[in-house]
Amino acid sequence: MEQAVPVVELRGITKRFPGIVANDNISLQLRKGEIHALLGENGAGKSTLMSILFGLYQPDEGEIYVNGSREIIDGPGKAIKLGIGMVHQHFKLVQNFTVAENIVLGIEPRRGFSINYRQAHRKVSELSEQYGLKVDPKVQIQDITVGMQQRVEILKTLYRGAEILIFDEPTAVLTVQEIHELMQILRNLAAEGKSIILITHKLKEIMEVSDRVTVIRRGRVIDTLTTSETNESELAEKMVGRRVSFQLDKEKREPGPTLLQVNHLTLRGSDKGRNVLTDVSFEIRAGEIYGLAGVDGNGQHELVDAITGLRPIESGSVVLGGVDLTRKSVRDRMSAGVAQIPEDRQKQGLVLDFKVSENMVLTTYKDSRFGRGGFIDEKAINEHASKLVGEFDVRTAGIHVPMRSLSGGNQQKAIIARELTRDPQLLIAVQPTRGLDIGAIEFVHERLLQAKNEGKAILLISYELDELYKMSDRIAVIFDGQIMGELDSEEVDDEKLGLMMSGNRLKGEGGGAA
Ligand SMILES: Nc1ncnc2c1ncn2[C@@H]1O[C@H](COP(=O)(O)OP(=O)(O)OP(=O)(O)O)[C@@H](O)[C@H]1O
Repeated sequence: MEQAVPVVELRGITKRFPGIVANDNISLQLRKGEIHALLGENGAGKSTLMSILFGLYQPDEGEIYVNGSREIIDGPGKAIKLGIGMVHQHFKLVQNFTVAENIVLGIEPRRGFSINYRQAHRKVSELSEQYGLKVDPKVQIQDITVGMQQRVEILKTLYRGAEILIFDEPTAVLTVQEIHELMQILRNLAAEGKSIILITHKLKEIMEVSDRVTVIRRGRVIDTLTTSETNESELAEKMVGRRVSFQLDKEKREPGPTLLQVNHLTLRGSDKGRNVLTDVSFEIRAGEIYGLAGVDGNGQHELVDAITGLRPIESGSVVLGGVDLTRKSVRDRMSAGVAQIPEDRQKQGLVLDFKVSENMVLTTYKDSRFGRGGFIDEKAINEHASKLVGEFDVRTAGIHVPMRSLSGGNQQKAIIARELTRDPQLLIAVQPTRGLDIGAIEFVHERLLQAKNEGKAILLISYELDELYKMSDRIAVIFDGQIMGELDSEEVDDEKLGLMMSGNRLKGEGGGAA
């Protein structure tokens, strides 16, 4: 049978950056109406390849064909003209504009000199309906959820006539329910004839929604497989080049004395109206991982800020190893042994324009081992940075390149390396494996367990229930700034957690029933 011409064909694409070949002779075909997953380790070269297809980078070698004709894609404008749309991980929307205004921005339909918003609304509604996106064109971006904002980004590409849609890790920012809905949207798009490239680290999503999957490792294509003819283990093995164990040896051992005590913590919201945290109390013992489940936005961020000192505590207290931290500064708390793997690494954990080496000592540069009396021992810093890069397998062209040049997953590995090796008493890990490939996830999980076995207290905040089950000794649920209950990892199940996550208290914890 004769194969139809692929909508996109990449032939022998090579892209070099100083010290690294990000794409090494990559060839890939995207068929019309298919969902083609792109799987690869952190730093394998996926984003680079998609940036080339979207015209953000020029390849050093290779050719791109769109619907059979050779194209030079010298910028996003050209890509859009060719019907290629990209849904980025970090949205580019104007917060105080409406959905429709954002979608038509730059190509507004006009009547005379004025913008024809009626027409814009109508077209946005039609597109939203056609693909089952359920977006209201009249609401403002700042009033809608992250999941909805992502749909606005999808609509933006469709409004510009995209036939080929690139999704760069679209589920990393979504809740479980939103992921489910996005999968359906992807299916709808494909059913309507759109062709989709989906970058994701989540094997379950690939198995659920894709037609084919291309695996890349260290810049090269390893294989392109038909999804229905493969499985998660085979994909994992192809991706990292070795067998990956999905099991962890979580030793059952008696935890030590209480390290962290959070007592009756109450925090007011910024508008001074409602509480963002109400009477939150819990303890974490040495050698214990305390998991905190909950839908994003129920007080998790405020709780972390209150423990690390970024937000003043109005009532209640935070005590670590017997020392009251409630009125102490952020830096004093760090010295007292509080470490954090923050959720938004680009804003909180790293300075992207600083070198890798400088980022590796961002929270420890005042230590005497890195210099004394204003003198900075660069050699010691470089040695430390090189050691961490090696030990944690941070893929970088060197320790003197800016952090910005590392792939997202490798930036995350860098923070984890830095914070874990600070030897803290308390480690707060917020979504520590977000954006990491499965090999790296396995590694981070092992290191967290190691930290636990060394007697540290770990607060693990995650939206991935599987991760919480796998890692935690106890799991609590936060809802609307309150702890709904706490369960031993043995007694926990989806149903109990689900009920608590939607605002029901555990029996015996006061209030409603679960
Ligand atoms: N602008 C740049 N300058 C220098 N090096 C770069 C640049 N962009 C990417 N790289 C390097 O190219 C390699 C591939 O990076 P890329 O972002 O494509 O990986 P990725 O597969 O998308 O990774 P992740 O899953 O972690 O997002 C990495 O080693 C990265 O450090």
